[in-house]
Amino acid sequence: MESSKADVSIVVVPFPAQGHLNQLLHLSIMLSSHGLTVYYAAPRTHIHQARSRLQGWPASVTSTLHFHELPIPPYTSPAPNPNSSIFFPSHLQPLFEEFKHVRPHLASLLHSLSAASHRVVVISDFLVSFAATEAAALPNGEPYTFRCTPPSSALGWEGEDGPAGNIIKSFGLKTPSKEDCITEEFRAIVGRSKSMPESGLLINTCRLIEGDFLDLFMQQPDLIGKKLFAIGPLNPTVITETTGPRHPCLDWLDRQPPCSVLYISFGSNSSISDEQIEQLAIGLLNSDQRFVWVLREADRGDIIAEGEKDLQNKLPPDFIEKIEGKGTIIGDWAPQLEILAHKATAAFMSHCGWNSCIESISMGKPMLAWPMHSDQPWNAVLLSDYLKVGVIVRDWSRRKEILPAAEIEKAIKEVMVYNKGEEIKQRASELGEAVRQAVADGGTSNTELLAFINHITRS
Ligand SMILES: O=c1ccn([C@@H]2O[C@H](COP(=O)(O)OP(=O)(O)O[C@H]3O[C@H](CO)[C@@H](O)[C@H](O)[C@H]3O)[C@@H](O)[C@H]2O)c(=O)[nH]1
Repeated sequence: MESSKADVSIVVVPFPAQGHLNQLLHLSIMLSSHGLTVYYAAPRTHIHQARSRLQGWPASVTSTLHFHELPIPPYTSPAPNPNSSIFFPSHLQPLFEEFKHVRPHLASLLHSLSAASHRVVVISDFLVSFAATEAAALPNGEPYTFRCTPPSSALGWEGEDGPAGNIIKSFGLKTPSKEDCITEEFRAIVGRSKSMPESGLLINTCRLIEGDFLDLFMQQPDLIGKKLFAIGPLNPTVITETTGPRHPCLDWLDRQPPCSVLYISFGSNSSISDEQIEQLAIGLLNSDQRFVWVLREADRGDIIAEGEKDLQNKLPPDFIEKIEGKGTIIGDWAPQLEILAHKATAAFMSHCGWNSCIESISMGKPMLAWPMHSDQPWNAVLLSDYLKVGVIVRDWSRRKEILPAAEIEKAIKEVMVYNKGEEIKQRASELGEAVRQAVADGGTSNTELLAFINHITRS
């Protein structure tokens, strides 16, 4: 029997980086739309960041959420280094280090809710282990961990000798090296998240995408017996255009033929060198395809203080004149979900952050994979060789090289022009349709979300 939803308070605690903030905001909206009381707890800057960049939902959708500010000490917010020896955004580390100091403020929120609620459900990012510890210490607290990255990435690194060895062998997957994926400092944060006191896990994936891997994932010693809810994609799959001024790139897309434009973006926190920008620009020109390219500086730790930084000055001379009518450059925050959902968009060249992957999959668009760090090298393999909805532009083994324009041009034509591209587009379109059904009434992800809600509102 259900206890009243009003007796349960849910506190959602994201990790303070865009790829994490947005997934947990989507989840908060979904839970709140089911009549649950949801607190989204984060530093003020990051609440602003998540809200101001929310896409795909009607504007009124956050009105029932409680945004709870967690004070954080001052931290430095340096510029990214596009010439760093690895692509991981280590310029965000000062923020990540200071973030642990929000803990007492979170504990205070949890204690006040604990006294007033039948149950306090804490859904915290996998990287915010202290939130789970605080939740477990409450007499009526229930911690759940939210995974922002695909479970297969946790297994895939182990290669043929690891838990997913049979899948890796049968698909002939070339598992990437772990080297250069994250920094030692960040590894320490990940390390704190082992063996969390969690009652269960919520994952932004879908059984259609990673079903083969999910059971294996839950057989890991620290997860045995825990509940798993595969509830993704969490991004809206039917897009309500953002209210307010329409981004000009959408008007530009309206004027392009159906399925003719390549969208290029490397997420919120990755940087490429000036030399690589030049080669990409030449490759794009020579491919003779229509395109939308997001060319902005990677997020800093405090986006309110630092604002958006356009990188158009890095483009070769005359580039803007040469692409007249054929391409457009976005120097600020792009409406990615709306771009991917647009009928003129044919494919997505991406660094393969998990949001970009699952957003592209849910809009039925194939990907050109150019992984930079973290889970991305694995995600590129998953897309191209397992799901077969993409091609790899820059193999992870060549991460130290500047990819020449000719190779970029070849990869673009493979998807946008040649026959192989038609097969990939067809598969991406079919997977998109299936995934959209998974989040609709009766679909697997929707059923697992309802099962989670029933579970946390049990008497
Ligand atoms: O101009 C832009 C740039 C990005 N986005 C959105 O920003 C998010 C970016 O997320 P993602 O594609 O996952 O890239 P990162 O920002 O790099 O994400 C980090 O977080 C992810 C989830 O943990 C990891 O999978 C990545 O490896 C890690 O780099 C997506 O929702 C995009 O739609 C925009 O809307 N407009």
